[in-house]
Amino acid sequence: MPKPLRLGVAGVGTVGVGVLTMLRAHAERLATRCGRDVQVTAVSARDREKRRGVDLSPFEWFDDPRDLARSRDIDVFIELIGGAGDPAYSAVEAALDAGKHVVTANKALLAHHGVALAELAEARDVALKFEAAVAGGIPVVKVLRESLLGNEVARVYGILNGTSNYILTRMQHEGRAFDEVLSEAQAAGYAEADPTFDIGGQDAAHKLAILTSLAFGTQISYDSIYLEGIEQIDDVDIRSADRLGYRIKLLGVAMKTESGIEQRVHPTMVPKHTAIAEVDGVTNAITIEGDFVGDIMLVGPGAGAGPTASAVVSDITDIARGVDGAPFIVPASKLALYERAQMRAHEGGYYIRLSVYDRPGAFAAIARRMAEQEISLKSIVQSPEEGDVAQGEEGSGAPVPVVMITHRTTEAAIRRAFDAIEGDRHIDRPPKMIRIEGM
Ligand SMILES: NC(=O)C1=CN([C@@H]2O[C@H](COP(=O)(O)OP(=O)(O)OC[C@H]3O[C@@H](n4cnc5c(N)ncnc54)[C@H](OP(=O)(O)O)[C@@H]3O)[C@@H](O)[C@H]2O)C=CC1
Ligand SMILES: N[C@@H](CCO)C(=O)O
Repeated sequence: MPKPLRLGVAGVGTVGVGVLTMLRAHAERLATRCGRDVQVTAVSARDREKRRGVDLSPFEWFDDPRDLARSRDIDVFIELIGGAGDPAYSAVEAALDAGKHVVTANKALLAHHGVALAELAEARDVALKFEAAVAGGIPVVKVLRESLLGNEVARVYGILNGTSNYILTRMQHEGRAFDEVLSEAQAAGYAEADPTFDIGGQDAAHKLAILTSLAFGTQISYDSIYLEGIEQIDDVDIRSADRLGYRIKLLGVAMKTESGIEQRVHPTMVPKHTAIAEVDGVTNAITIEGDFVGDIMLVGPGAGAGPTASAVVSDITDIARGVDGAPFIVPASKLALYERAQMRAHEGGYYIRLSVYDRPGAFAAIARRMAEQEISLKSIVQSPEEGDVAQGEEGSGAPVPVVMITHRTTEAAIRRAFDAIEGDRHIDRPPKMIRIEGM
């Protein structure tokens, strides 16, 4: 039998413990399938005394993950620390530089340094693998790297953050408060160390940046992503969307347009009858539109110890079996420059919520401003909601909520209409808008 593959695991938190548990539970099965033993030899974390529910005594302990990365006694460095900066960055760099294969679940690191790290991995002829970095247990990286290679991709989109989907669906189905459900997601190990990355959309954007590169063969361009989180979504929007036949999801979307590639992460209304509208809780879903295959939808657990460990271990088995290739499919030097499509050119339908003073001429003025921008309205509902704004007597002048759904228009037209409506002073707060994604 060939020599065992020796692993050094840096980060023994939610995912690290999941990986150690899975490797131990399936040691024999993995040895048979890989044709060699896969053995953890060393670990690193911050606090050596911390109780973790796994026995770390068989492994050499490193206080500094960079020392583990350079250890002569490992073949693969498994980075499960997190964060785009140090020590994760310098440890991965040290491991690659020392000729070790690297497996990481760290999407922040890849979104910011993925191309440079891929260049280093290619130069040292070692693997840099990151299945767990996108959508937890869903094998979407493998699908893009291998199964769909013959296709030209037009759009890739989906629910890429389990925590925010967990929050939105608990708010939707149980009427629960935002903060309460966020605490639950944190307790379950779904959230990032800094949960503002989940609810602010940055975590989904990190994953989208990686997907865009794999789908379109471009350099990673995290800073080009248009970003909005779910912080501003309240129960009034969730109930309005429901009445109008929609669900609200935090989507990441990357698509080819005439002016470049659009990359955006924002709360999105999706029609209730679509499959993605039914994706609840920590589950993620990704649709890839290929020119020959058509639409492929991958659905599965997007976070948590078990699903993420499954993805990490899949990368380990690839290395053990000698399955390899450039990290981003083509050599890093051959990735095309990313051409950014301007968000103002984005086209689609829009949900708009205005808080309008209930006085003569107000609605007519708003309708006129929309018409000036050639925005055609599919529906308009004046619907006072308890707890949203004060409900006035008819025509009293008190603000009332007005919800509109537009037909397809441009972001630029919507922005111009909003500017004009705000200038008219018929509303008591800035307009609220949620994009509707065509399915
Ligand atoms: N949780 C999830 O569901 C998923 C997470 N990921 C990604 O996996 C990675 C790990 O996430 P997760 O397991 O949840 O994170 P945790 O916070 O649970 O674990 C992080 C681990 O890294 C160690 N660590 C942190 N800082 C340092 C440091 N400066 N030096 C040495 N060790 C350090 C911690 O040590 P100690 O325990 O001693 O504090 C801990 O063991 C992240 O990149 C995350 O984005 C990807 C997919 C899903
Ligand atoms: N915090 C992330 C973990 C998985 O990447 C999420 O909630 O999706």
